[in-house]
Amino acid sequence: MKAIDTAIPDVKIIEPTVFADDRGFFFESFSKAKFEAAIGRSADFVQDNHSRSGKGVLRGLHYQLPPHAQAKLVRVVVGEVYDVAVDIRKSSPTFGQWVGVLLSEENKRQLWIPEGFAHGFLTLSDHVEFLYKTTDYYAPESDRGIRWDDPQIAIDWKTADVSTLSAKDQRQPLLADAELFD
Ligand SMILES: Cc1cn([C@H]2C[C@H](O)[C@@H](COP(=O)(O)OP(=O)(O)O[C@H]3O[C@H](C)C(=O)[C@H](O)[C@H]3O)O2)c(=O)[nH]c1=O
Repeated sequence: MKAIDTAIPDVKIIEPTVFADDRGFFFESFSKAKFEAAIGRSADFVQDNHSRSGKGVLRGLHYQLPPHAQAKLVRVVVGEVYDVAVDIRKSSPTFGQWVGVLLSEENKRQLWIPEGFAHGFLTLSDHVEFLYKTTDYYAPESDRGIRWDDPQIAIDWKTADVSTLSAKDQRQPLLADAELFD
């Protein structure tokens, strides 16, 4: 596997080594030692998550505040999404900037999103199965969000239609009004 830099240094695309043969394919979807060497830091995941969505579903932008901040390693095993991470560390030189990556069943790419980033994705296919690992447990009291269409962040969702948002995501605050990371 290899790590590919994005426009925000701490956010990395992880591309697995896929072994294809006449049966299909095999790849290591996660190997702690190889992953930590590729990102240059430790990552102790404690929780795996799995969500299913139809087309046009936008989940996000979400994060957990310290002391329950979560780093995430996300991937798609069915379908395709446009996956976005937003730097919400006020002291960061890339504060308020975002990166977007196509993650799909076909490209098998993963995205490493460290603590201090809001995360969300928009589904591009009729059926999406989204899997991810987190470095802290779910802590509802620390769960926060930011509006997916905040004009200050100005994410280009690739003109894909957003047809379904949770009630929570319909009322997320703007970046300017959100509790952020120092
Ligand atoms: C995140 C989470 C949720 N839940 C429960 C809480 C709700 O009753 C239900 C659905 O939760 P929610 O609507 O927050 O699910 P998503 O909108 O997919 O949230 C996720 O979406 C974006 C893409 C993220 O990066 C986060 O990991 C996560 O916030 O699952 C749990 O029991 N454990 C959990 O870890």
